[in-house]
Amino acid sequence: MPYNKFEEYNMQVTDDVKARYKHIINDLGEDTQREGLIKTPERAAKAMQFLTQGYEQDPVEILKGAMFKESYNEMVIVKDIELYSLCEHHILPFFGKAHIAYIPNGYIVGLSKLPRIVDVFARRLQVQERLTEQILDCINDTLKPQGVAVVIEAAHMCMMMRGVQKQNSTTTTSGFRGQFEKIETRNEFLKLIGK
Ligand SMILES: Nc1nc2c(ncn2[C@@H]2O[C@H](COP(=O)(O)OP(=O)(O)OP(=O)(O)O)[C@@H](O)[C@H]2O)c(=O)[nH]1
Ligand SMILES: [Zn+2]
Repeated sequence: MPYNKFEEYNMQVTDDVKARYKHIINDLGEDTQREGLIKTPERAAKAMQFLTQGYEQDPVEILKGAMFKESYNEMVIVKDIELYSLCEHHILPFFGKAHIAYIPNGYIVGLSKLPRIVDVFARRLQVQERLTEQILDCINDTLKPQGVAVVIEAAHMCMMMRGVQKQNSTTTTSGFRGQFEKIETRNEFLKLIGK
């Protein structure tokens, strides 16, 4: 599904989700016929399709599309990759940053592909732990580097706007494979991302 300036949505899905949103808005006590809300079910249906487009994208294909043979075998880090996801328990946003590092093993990957795979996995109903592991495993299994590390720091709206209502807590998750399982390599990475 190409989402760009000329966004294209699946019309059948849009119609189905739109009809359901109309019911939800009604059930919540609003008037779906008032001016400001007339187009809201359709807008919300499109917004939700945008936010869950990751189900239709193939992260392995994205990575494989830009793998280049290179002898460079030091750590490569892309840090502060902003991410927006949806918590699968409340369908409320969680958002923050991902930091990714890998040590090549004959192949490097186009740098932009790392944020792209973050988006593929973030644009689904998620928990932060699984998001971290899916990014980690995808890079590890596809690029087969000497090591890979992923750290995600995020704030969860379901803990801020409702529930425990804690405005300043952030959640950090991490995963390490290969060389990053060694404490010195892991520490070098954490130092370089300022942790
Ligand atoms: N581990 C984990 N938990 C999450 C994530 N996003 C939301 N949650 C938690 O999912 C849990 C769901 O717990 P429940 O007790 O079933 O739901 P709830 O009654 O709405 O819980 P409260 O949020 O405490 O009001 C909550 O503790 C949320 O904080 C996530 O990414 N990872
Ligand atoms: Zn939640």
